[in-house]
Amino acid sequence: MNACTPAIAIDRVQFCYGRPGPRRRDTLLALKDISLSVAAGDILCLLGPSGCGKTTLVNLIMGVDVPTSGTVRVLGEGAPFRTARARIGFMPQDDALYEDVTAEENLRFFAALYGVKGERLTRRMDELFAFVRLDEHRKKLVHDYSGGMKRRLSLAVALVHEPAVLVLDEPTVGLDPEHRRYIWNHLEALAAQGCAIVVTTHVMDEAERCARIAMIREGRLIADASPADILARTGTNTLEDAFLALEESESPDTAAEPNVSPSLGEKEAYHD
Ligand SMILES: Nc1ncnc2c1ncn2[C@@H]1O[C@H](COP(=O)(O)OP(=O)(O)OP(=O)(O)O)[C@@H](O)[C@H]1O
Repeated sequence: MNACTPAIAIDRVQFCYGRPGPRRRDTLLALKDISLSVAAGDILCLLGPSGCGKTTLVNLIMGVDVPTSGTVRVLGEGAPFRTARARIGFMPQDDALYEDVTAEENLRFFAALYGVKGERLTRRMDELFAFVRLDEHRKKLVHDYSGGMKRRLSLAVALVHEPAVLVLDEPTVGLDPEHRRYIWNHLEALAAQGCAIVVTTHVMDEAERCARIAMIREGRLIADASPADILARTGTNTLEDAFLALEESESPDTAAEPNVSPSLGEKEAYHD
């Protein structure tokens, strides 16, 4: 991967659940002609209502699924990202933790999967438990953790191997406002160090913190720009209103070409 290659490059991706066949109702085109790129140091927020396709896109970035058409490349590599996978940190929507062991044992287990050991492991454990503010709860069973504590431990797991790409699916669900703010601040610091970050959310307020938002509606990209640009271009004051305005302009009744999506690297790709 050379310096100009984006950390994540998604080009004209479609994804269909189910097998295409005569019974069209057995299939669902969940992603429609999506093109996006994320450079090292970028934080991209995938924003859209429940069911719009955010997790489906995350699954493609993680190599869990492969696109029906189009390409996804991570750190210069095509799916299934055999080499790049070790440099991606992932926080799934549902915490994937072992409940019947301690937080420390969880972190140690996931660290081992990435070959983090010895002094580096001790350092990472200390850093991460301090960062997610669980230091005094390291020896507790995860079973006895609250939902917010599990979210924070999941974030520590995603970061244990100091990934170059971080993919976070609804990372702040269940967190109180103070922890939410604290974690966002840390994500910004990680990006400043060169990490490429993708975060999904359906909370419009949170998306405002991102330098760049990809708004998705029914599997289609309807905007890929900064919050300020999106507000300016739609003449609205809130992202929620902007989303509604873009949704309106994209609806089949009003949009001339509803299927057109931004091409790779295009910054202001939504329709006027
Ligand atoms: N395994 C699956 N099989 C068939 N359809 C699926 C599957 N997973 C998701 N879908 C459908 O694909 C569409 C996109 O779902 P997806 O989970 O990507 O949305 P989302 O934006 O992540 O939603 P949420 O914010 O609720 O997590 C939805 O219509 C959903 O019902």
